[in-house]
Amino acid sequence: MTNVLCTPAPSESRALTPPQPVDTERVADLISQLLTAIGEDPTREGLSDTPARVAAWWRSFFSSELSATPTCFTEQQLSGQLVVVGGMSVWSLCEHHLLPMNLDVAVGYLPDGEVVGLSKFGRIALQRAARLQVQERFTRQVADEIADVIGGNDVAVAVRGTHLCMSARGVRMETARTTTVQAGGRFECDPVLSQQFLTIATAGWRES
Ligand SMILES: Nc1nc2c(ncn2[C@@H]2O[C@H](COP(=O)(O)OP(=O)(O)OP(=O)(O)O)[C@@H](O)[C@H]2O)c(=O)[nH]1
Ligand SMILES: [Zn+2]
Repeated sequence: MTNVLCTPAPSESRALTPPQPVDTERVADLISQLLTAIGEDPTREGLSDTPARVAAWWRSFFSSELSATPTCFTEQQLSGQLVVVGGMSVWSLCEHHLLPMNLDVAVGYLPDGEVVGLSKFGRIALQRAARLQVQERFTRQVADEIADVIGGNDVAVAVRGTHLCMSARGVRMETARTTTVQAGGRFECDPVLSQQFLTIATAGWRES
């Protein structure tokens, strides 16, 4: 598989292991300490429920898990058709700043005797987004997971990311968007197929 951005190889076992369940009591306590550290009074009326709310959000953020086996349907006559599922928007958290990144995900694959339930691509994206991430690793993990599901490498994934750490802070470039493309199998070797995928996957990206 090829990635258009250079990705530091993460520890695979670490990257693929879902995070441990969130200790909400401890998180709430730490948020209360954080509020104090930034000069706030965590007991004042507007903030008294904030630590519990934030802790509940951290728990829900990590809770998106994939059901055991994605549903596939036999379609024996089908081979060589390009299937692209796009417009899947998921939220993840940048692991450098703990700020949200919005990831607009499109996946393409070539069914061979079987089709994958369409919603399962969204579930895979949601699951991989539900952790501290970098966009490049997210892109590769989604592609790897789909390759496992279809039992082959003919998979392409394109992701357009909007990183709040680049727009709401730091360089403050609100319109900056990051595109990552992971292409395997025939998507890597066949420039026509690759171009078809990118044209469909990125249609509409320029306006938003
Ligand atoms: N490659 C990659 N970089 C990311 C991603 N999300 C955030 N970053 C970058 O992570 C880098 C962290 O850089 P540092 O210099 O350690 O942190 P910083 O001083 O806060 O950097 P600035 O954002 O430039 O203010 C920044 O360049 C971010 O833009 C991502 O998904 N992929
Ligand atoms: Zn960041």
